[in-house]
Parts: sequence; structure tokens; C-alpha cells
Amino acid sequence: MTAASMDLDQELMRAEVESVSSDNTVTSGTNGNVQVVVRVRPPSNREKDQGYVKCVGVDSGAHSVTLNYRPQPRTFTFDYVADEVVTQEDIFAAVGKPITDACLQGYHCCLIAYGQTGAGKTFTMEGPDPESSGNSPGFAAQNKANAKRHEKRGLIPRILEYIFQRMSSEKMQSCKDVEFVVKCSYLQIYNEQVSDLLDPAALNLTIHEDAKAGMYVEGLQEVVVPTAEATYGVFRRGSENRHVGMTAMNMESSRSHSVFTVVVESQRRNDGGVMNRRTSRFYLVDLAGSERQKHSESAGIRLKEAGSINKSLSALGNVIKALVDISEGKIRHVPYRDSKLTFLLKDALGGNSKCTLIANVSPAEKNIDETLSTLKFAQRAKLIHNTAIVNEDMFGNPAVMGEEIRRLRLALAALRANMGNGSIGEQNFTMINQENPSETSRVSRLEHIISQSTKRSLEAEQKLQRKINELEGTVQNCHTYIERTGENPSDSEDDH
Ligand SMILES: Nc1ncnc2c1ncn2[C@@H]1O[C@H](COP(=O)(O)OP(=O)(O)OP(=O)(O)O)[C@@H](O)[C@H]1O
Repeated sequence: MTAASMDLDQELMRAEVESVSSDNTVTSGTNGNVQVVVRVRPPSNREKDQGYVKCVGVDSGAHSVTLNYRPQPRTFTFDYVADEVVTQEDIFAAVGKPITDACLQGYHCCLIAYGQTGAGKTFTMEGPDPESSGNSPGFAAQNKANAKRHEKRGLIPRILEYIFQRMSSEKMQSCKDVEFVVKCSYLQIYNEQVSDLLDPAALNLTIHEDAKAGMYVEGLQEVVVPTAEATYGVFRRGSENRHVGMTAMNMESSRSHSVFTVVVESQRRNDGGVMNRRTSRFYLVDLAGSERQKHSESAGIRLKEAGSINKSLSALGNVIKALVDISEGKIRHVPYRDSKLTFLLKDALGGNSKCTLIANVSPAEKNIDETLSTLKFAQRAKLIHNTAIVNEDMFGNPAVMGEEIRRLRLALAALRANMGNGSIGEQNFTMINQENPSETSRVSRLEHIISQSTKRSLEAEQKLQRKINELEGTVQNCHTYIERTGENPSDSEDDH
């Protein structure tokens, strides 16, 4: 077995293990629906002072949340539910780790925090505000106070740590060539305008769509980052710019959507010289507060903000609704272009990406209507079906790649035979998909790799053929010249 085939088999085995992981992990199988998590935060001091009444019950075993709504309680089931005692470490283990593993395998990923203002979105994504207890980077637990903060750090610092840890252990363990490059960028969408949080002068940027690269923002700064600490430093710098902007414009954090993007590029060379290059993009999204805006109380800047937030969150709701209709077999136009947020997140919602939504809610009865609306939104999002693929290219010597293609075709044929079906028609494929999803996912991964390799190999062969044609043309010209003049052109060149 070649090194490349061992890599592939290990990769496929890992994907399979992940799709059958334990109940308390939000799994990241090869394809599937948006994963939805609900997190209920503890009551705040303010809620306690105002006569706190609890209205949310969590059954973590049944993955359900019950809202004591009158006259009828309402129960919702999700992929994972976290009550107020669930720690930041638990959330990372259940939600952050599986999606980061998928990102490191080459899938585009997206983690979105949704919920009303004060429901715990920023706490979940980042941890407590560093301003409130010194400017600790959230990594090193140098003293007692820091150790407490360290424990409370949110998903973003933990994800960054994990990405770099896994990359360095792969580099250490692997005897083959492997290179990683990590880049990050940070933007916010405020009043339907995209601005660069790493470059405060870059305002009103434009979002574009590219057939190969997907969605991208023109002029957005992308920083190459060597370590988790450096990446977190970039994130903190952007978050500080967000705060400066907020004070200048007198807005609260929940008035803008922020998107921190981490891009992981990897390149692995196997013994045969075939290169495997993967690029995955990980969006970490902290949305504006989802509470309904009271237009009558808003004026000036607030009115404009309220309008923009309503527009983008209702556009998000409409996109989700259309996608759910599509997953139920209806033909629908998906209005991604109705807001900057939905256009930017086009791939993450219903496209080539794995997506986890964390719906944050307050446990207090006074917020029961907002909580119900968050839970309904989250329940709808659960029905969105994404088709994520590993974003990889293979390239190298055409002969070696030809051998690789042959090997992959054989592996595919063996898999198909294993499924008791020599040629898989569309109908059979769907049937097998239902019966044996893990085998099918192996087949679709192999098919994707074969199609990518075939494309690369064809390109390399065409290039080689063009070179051969060029050389043959030159040789022919030389013969003609010699026949006509009796001179060898290279001799005459030497004369000058
Ligand atoms: N699970 C939790 N455990 C302890 N405290 C929490 C938890 N979730 C949130 N909090 C606290 O609740 C308060 C509000 O949380 P946070 O700022 O994260 O809300 P938010 O949804 O991001 O609000 P906004 O939309 O205004 O940005 C903060 O003081 C935060 O520390």
C-alpha cells in the first residue's frame, strides 16, 4: 500500500469514526444538516434583582429544551443542549472540537452565535470581556486571576489553540512532507456596510462571488499568522477596533454582526511525489442581537441600526425558510442577495460548508417571547441541508498521478462491490445512501478525489503534449533550414 493510499484510508476511517461519535458531541459527518445547539445562560444579577422566574428547562439526555409557555409548554429538540452549569470547556468539547476537526480535514466550516442581546453570544464565542479583568490574551494562565479567566475563555481562543496544536502534532508525527499556512481576517457588518476590523480605514467593502473560491470580500486584509497566540492577538486587535467604532458611533456590541475568518491551507507530499493541497475556511460569526426592534422608540442612528438589523436578520430567516423548502423538495429561489450577511454566508447556509448554529437564550421569564422566537428560528435552521466537500487539489508528475488514479479507481470499484452493487444507478445510490451512509460517504469522497485528480492529470498531460508539439515544431524547422541552406542553424549562430 502506498503512503498516499494509507493517508486516504486513515482519513476515511477518521471521517467514519466522527460520524458515529458519542451522544454528547455535535458530530461532523461527511454531509448533512446544519447542527443546532442551544445554550441557556445562568440568570444575571439584574434578572435576579427584578424578581427572577425561571422559564426554561433542559433535558440534556433527550437533547431537549422546554419553555414554560402559557397556556401550553413548548418542547424543542436539538443536536445538543447546554444548561447553565455547562462549562466553556464542555461547549468546546461538544461543539468546537468536532467542527474544528472538520476544518482541519479540508471542509469549509461556519460557527454562528445567534440570540437576543445579553443572551451569551459573545461569552460563548470569546469568553468574558478581557477589559473587565485586565488585558489577558486568554492563553497563559500565569496567576490565579488569570487561571479563572483562562477557564472561562470561549470557543474562539480554544479553537485557535486546537488548530495549531493539531498542526504541530501532525508535523511532528508525520514522516512525509507537510506544510501549513494559516491566515485570518476580521470584518463587521454594520448598517448594511462591510468594514475591515483590521484596517479601520477600509469601509463599505464589496462582497463578490467566485466560482472556485466562493464568497470573498474585496480589499479585506488577510494576515498570515504563525501561532495561536498571534492569531488571537489579531482577533483582539480587531475586537478593540470594533469597540472604538462603537463608542464613536455610540452603538452597542449587539448592533453589528462580526465575522472572524480563519483560513487553513495544507500541502502534503506523499512518497510518490503527488501533492495534496487543501484549503478550508472557518467563519466564526457573532450576530447582532435578534430581539425585535421597537421602531416607535427608535430615532436617528438607532432607527437606522434597527432597520439594518431587522433587514439582515429577517433576510437570514427568509434564506433559511427557502432552504428548508428546498430540502423538502420544493423549488425555491434563495434570496441570498437580500442582505450583506446572507450573501457573505451563502456557502455556509445550504452550500459547501459545515455549519453549526449556537442559539443562546436567557432563562428568565421576562424574556420568554424572545426565547421562543430564538428557539423557533433554531428549529428551522436544523432542517437546512448542506453538501460539504473536502476542498482539495492533487497535482504532480502525470505518470505518478495516473498510477494514483488507477489505485483510486480500484479502491472505488472495491467499495462498490462491497456494497453488493457493481454499477450504482441514481436510485440504487439513494437507497444505499439510506442503508449505509458511511460506505456511501467513502464512495463520494473517492469520486471527488478521482475527479479532481483526473482534472489535474489531464491538465498536466495537455501541458506536456503542448511542450512536445512545440519541440517537434522546432526540430522540423531545423530540418527545413538545413535542407534549404545546407547549414546547421546552431553552427551559424556560433559564428556570430
Ligand atoms: N454561560 C454563561 N455563564 C456565565 N455568564 C454568562 C454566560 N453567558 C453569558 N454570561 C454573561 O452574561 C452577560 C451577557 O453575555 P454576552 O455579552 O455574551 O451576551 P451577548 O448575547 O453577546 O450580548 P450582545 O448581543 O449585547 O453582544 C455577560 O456579562 C456574560 O459574561
